Amino acid sequence: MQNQELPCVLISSFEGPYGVNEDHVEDLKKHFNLITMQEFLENKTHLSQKIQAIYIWGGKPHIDQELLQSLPTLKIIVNPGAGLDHLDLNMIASFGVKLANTPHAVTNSTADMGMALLLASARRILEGNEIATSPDTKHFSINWMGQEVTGSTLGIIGMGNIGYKIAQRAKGFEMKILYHNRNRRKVEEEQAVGAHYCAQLDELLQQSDFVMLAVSLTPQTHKLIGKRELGLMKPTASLVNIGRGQLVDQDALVEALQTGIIKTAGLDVTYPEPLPRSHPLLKLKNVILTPHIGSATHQSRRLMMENMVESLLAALSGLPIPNESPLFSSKESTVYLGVRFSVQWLSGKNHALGERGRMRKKFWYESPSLGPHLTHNTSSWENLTKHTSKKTRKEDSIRKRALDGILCRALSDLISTSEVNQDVYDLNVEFSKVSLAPDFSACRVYWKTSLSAEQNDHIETVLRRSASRFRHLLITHQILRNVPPVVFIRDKESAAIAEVNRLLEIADFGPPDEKDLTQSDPSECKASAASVSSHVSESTVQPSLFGINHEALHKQIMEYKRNKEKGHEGVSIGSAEQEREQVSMLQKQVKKKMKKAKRPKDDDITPQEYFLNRYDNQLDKDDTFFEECKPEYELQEALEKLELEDNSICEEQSSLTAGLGENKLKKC
Ligand SMILES: O=C(O)C(=O)CO
Repeated sequence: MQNQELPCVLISSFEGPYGVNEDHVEDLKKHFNLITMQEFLENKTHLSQKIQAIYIWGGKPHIDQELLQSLPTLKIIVNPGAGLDHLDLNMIASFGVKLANTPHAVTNSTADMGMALLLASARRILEGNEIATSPDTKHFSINWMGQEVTGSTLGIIGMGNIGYKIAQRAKGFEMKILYHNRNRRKVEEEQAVGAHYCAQLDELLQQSDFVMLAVSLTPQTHKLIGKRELGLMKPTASLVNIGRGQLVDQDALVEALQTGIIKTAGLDVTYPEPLPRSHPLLKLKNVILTPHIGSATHQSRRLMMENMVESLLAALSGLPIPNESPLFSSKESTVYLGVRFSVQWLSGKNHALGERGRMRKKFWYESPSLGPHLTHNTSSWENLTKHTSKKTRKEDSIRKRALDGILCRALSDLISTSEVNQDVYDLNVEFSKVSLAPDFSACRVYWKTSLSAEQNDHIETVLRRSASRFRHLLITHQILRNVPPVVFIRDKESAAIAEVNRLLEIADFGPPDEKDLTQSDPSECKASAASVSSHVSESTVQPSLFGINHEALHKQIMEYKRNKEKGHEGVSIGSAEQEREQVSMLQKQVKKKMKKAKRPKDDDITPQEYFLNRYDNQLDKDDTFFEECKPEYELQEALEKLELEDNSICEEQSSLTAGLGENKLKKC
């Protein structure tokens, strides 16, 4: 019995070759009301208004114009795997429907498959198996041989994430690695696997003992390997294809294998799939064929399903969609992307922390499950980024603060390498702080904006696109068991402060006012007057340096200073500070006493104790840990202090920035 409240998702069927994997059905049913194609066709009038998403599995349901026209409330199509060549992206875009796939879930399994075919074809594993198992075999020939893999040359065509994973594996076989890709990888990445870039495909083909196709099918890569290219390969070479059948001119390949132009081929993909039973490729001894099983491991297929569910839930809740495919035409699509990752909350199993997850006790680092939260709340981007009430339990506020620190450090580590992806690494962006929503519904990551609006837009797009990858790395690296959706927010405040500081450094304040001169040491006055006059003459040369109205700015600064002084009149700074210190000391003592009194008597370690023990243990080792793990009262105070500082910075900024001409620093 389906839950009618859940969003309706169209699937092909529950059975048959294109049916949803039976191990996944229960997980899917937790979140969606699954409607099979047959149910839809039988009750089209009613269901067409209800179906919000299509879940493709095994290439079905087939997406065409007729189907899209009959689903007016369709929001998203999710597709398993990396390749999108079977979908008409322009048509999907024209219906205003979003698309997401699962490139990261298939990376390792497909790279493994590439290596399996490479090894099997080099060492003639299938033929060997036949000899070993044939009833006619009487002896094993000493002269039956294959090609050595160790130390040979591998040419990878398509150095996306799958290609790169293959290179990592090949390095273990001490292979010399050549690669051809639309874009050259970073030198450090090349060095890490010992790969050499071949700008010319021909060069790679001529030098390689194994040619591995790990590129996606686009009009540019269609029949990339034809008669001419096969002719460039060594007669001892092997061609491995884990991309798509149509990357190769299959007739030319048959001929090359029959006539000894190349030695062997390992093909996980052909066209069509499966090949007609009379196809010559099926008769060749020097070919290993597998039925397009690059991603066919239990682990990958589960990750694919989990990624698809995550995209569906996000799309249906109006959140940024993880792994959303930009709906440009396939002409521009690029090589495979991705590294595997998992969704912990979906299955409810604790992969990251193993045994601990199965224990009854609730740990301090556990956060609420996000499944129902995402499914039932109509939360939006705005809700996730909005500041929530500060009225949280004390225990939560300590926990939140500690988690913020841990997450901030982990996220900063992540952007300093290309682990998230190359685009993120290239941004060179810095995170200024992380703030978990008090109800753990979002992990808000503030990033320091750059000076150009164009750059900021680019950074924002790349970060948003990679948000789910950040989240999954945090989970798989066991930073936290459960990380809420990561949302990236421009830290305008830090940018504004940086800009004001920068401008103050270069600003020409003009001559000091009379008051300043009378108050200072006369000798300093002379010196400063001299320097001022030299500045003045400079400023007369460039009166609107950096687009700033210096005269107006100067007036505002002086007025601000006067107001500040007026505000402090009659108050001795020293005594005010002393008073503040005394109050804060008293507060600390009271809070310490209250904390002692509240300490529970049982042996069960409390979150605070766990946290404080860790804090004590780490104290000597790691100074920064101290910052992240301040005890509650210190944290509370720090928060209050920050708020006060924030307010005064805001006031200062708004009074200063009004005069900054075209620099548009209107808000803090
Ligand atoms: O992800 C894909 O597109 C695959 O074909 C994996 O084998």
